[in-house]
Amino acid sequence: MSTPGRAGARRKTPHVLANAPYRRLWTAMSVGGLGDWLTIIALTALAAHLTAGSGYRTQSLAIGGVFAAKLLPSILLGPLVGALAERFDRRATMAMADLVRFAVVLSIPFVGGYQWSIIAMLLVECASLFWVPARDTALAGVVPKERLGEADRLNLLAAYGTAPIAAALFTVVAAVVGAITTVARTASLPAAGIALGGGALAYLVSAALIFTLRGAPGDRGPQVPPPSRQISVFRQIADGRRRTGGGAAARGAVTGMAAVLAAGAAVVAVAGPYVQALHGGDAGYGAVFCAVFLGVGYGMFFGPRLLAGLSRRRLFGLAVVVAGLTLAAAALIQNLVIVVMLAALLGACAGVAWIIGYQVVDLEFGDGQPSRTLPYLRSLGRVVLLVVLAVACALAGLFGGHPTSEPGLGYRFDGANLVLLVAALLVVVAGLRALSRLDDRRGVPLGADLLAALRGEKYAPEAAVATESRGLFVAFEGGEGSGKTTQSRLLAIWLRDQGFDVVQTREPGATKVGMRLRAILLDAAHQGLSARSEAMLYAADRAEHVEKVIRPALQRGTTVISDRYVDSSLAYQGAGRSLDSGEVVRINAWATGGLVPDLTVLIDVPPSVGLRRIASAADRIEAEPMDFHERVRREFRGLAAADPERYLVVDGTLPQQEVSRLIQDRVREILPDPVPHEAEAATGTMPAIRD
Ligand SMILES: Nc1ncnc2c1ncn2[C@@H]1O[C@H](COP(=O)(O)OP(=O)(O)OP(=O)(O)O)[C@@H](O)[C@H]1O
Ligand SMILES: Cc1cn([C@H]2C[C@H](O)[C@@H](COP(=O)(O)O)O2)c(=O)[nH]c1=O
Repeated sequence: MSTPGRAGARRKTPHVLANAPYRRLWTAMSVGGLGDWLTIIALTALAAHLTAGSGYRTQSLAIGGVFAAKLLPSILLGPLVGALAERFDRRATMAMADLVRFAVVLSIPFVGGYQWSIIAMLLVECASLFWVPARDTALAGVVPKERLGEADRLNLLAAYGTAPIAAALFTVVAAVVGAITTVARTASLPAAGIALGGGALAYLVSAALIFTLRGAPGDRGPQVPPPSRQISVFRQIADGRRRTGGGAAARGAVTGMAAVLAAGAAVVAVAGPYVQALHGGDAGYGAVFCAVFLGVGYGMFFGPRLLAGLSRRRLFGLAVVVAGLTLAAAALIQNLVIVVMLAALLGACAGVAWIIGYQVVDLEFGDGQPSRTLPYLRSLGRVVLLVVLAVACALAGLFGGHPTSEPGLGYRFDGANLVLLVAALLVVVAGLRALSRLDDRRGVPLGADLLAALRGEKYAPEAAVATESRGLFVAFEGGEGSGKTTQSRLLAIWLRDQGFDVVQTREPGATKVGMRLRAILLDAAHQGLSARSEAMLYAADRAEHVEKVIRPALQRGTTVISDRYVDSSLAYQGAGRSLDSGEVVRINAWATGGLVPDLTVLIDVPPSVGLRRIASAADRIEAEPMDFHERVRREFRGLAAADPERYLVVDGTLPQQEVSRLIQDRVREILPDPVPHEAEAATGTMPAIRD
């Protein structure tokens, strides 16, 4: 949302990492994160080594056991330990947890046996359960409340950004060990042992950093609100589902996000045996792991900028579908280099899908608080990971390995390949569903839209280009009382002052027929009107409006400003009345002949504020309950977020002049021949046309 600029008036706030205690804590988190990733990569590789002689099934199950041991404790014991950890000195808790993790990880190469690998993973995770809530409390003590969001993002970087680094380290160690083993003709040294040493060392360094942390209160106070981690994973998920209100967009986004996560988990689950079948060794395993996470980072960073001409929701669906196809290719093309590249592509698709999906879900939450969306998605992610890793390893083990009679020759199809193919199928289905549920450009063919975006353009239906290329079309949208009528009038006055020919119009009711339709639609007496007839009556008013008023004006080169247009139907009839948004898009595309505004100004206000501003008696739609208006608002915001280039979102709670200024700044950018800002004062000279 646009907010007033105060460039120059504000002093630059120092980066949150300039805060020394937080910097130290963040360094400890990063080093600990590195230890976590080194440990899981090394332990799964070790489990594969220790069971190499016991058959494909045992090997797959042992790897699955390590993954399950990593995920189960936080799902089952998270809230319990979270509450317990509150009672202890947070600095001592973190340092002690680090020391326990150090000792356990160090013991693994000495004790040996895959059973101990699994138990050790469990112990390490239990220790981490104490570390995390103590860290959350310490964070609240060292970072001011208003900077916690910024710190949260950096914390995510420490937790997940260290994954590709750990995988790259593991790959290098494995490659060097492999080279030494070949040259010196010694017995194979497992790289996993060295990596575990690295993991243990990382925990020790983290303990030292925490121990010497100054500035964070060491006792149990001050009391902070209970961290979301103290709520069970299942409650977080149920709460998240309730909050997103079962909306089609949120469901499509969550399914797509879960699908790409499952795709990544399927690859990681079977990477060990698969890479071994391709004779890739530990280095190959590390490379696949590293490729997936590098891809995710790339996708998250570049996703928002990718194919700027394509709607973000369409990009989301496409990313999920491509992830599925990539998975299928990885299952069938049995070449290690290609598999690594496909793993990177899969990761990138997952990154793109998560960054866009997060925004969609966040909008459905409607309060713009990452502190609510993140725990929901994190909990959901954990459960999906656990289920997929467990099922994938079990399925791979059950199907087993089917080596060819001549090792290295012929086509081999093992449990790993089956898992990847099954997962591919499910992910493609989820992607297609996401494409259909989230589509915000129905009526515009996906292929043409994508091709235009690849050429760096935005696809516009030919009819629209031919007829609307002269006048500028601006639509105002927003909930009740947001200020659309006020602002569309002020914009018309401003444009006329600058010499533009302007038609200011509105929906419903800008034509003779439209006035009658408006009376039917808004008269509180017509309470029983069905949602479908309502949608069609609005579309009929719009068809009349476009044909009799808007299109002729645009063809004359006149600027058209409309108070409401198609988005109102998507928001009120689609989201508000829960009609299928695709159908609402289709009837409106037909009614308008595909005419899309050059700019849509969304004036965003909470419904409670807008409804309070309305002095007259509530009409049929204004009288709807608050959750109806909340859904309407969410949909408007979602539409704007999906196509930021064509929307201006303005905070309608700002003073009227401020709102006008923001609108004028944006409209000036798209005017064919704007009056320069500096010369504007001299143009406002025609009071006669002010109304
Ligand atoms: N930025 C603002 N701050 C406070 N009040 C405002 C602001 N903008 C408009 N208003 C007032 O709010 C009321 C509703 O404004 P307006 O009619 O422009 O809203 P609207 O979005 O067109 O409403 P509706 O959806 O009911 O047609 C008016 O009394 C107007 O003066
Ligand atoms: C165009 C359009 C409008 N509505 C609703 C939204 C409002 O409640 C009224 C119009 O009243 P206003 O005071 O002129 O803003 O109609 C809708 O539900 N669907 C639409 O397409």
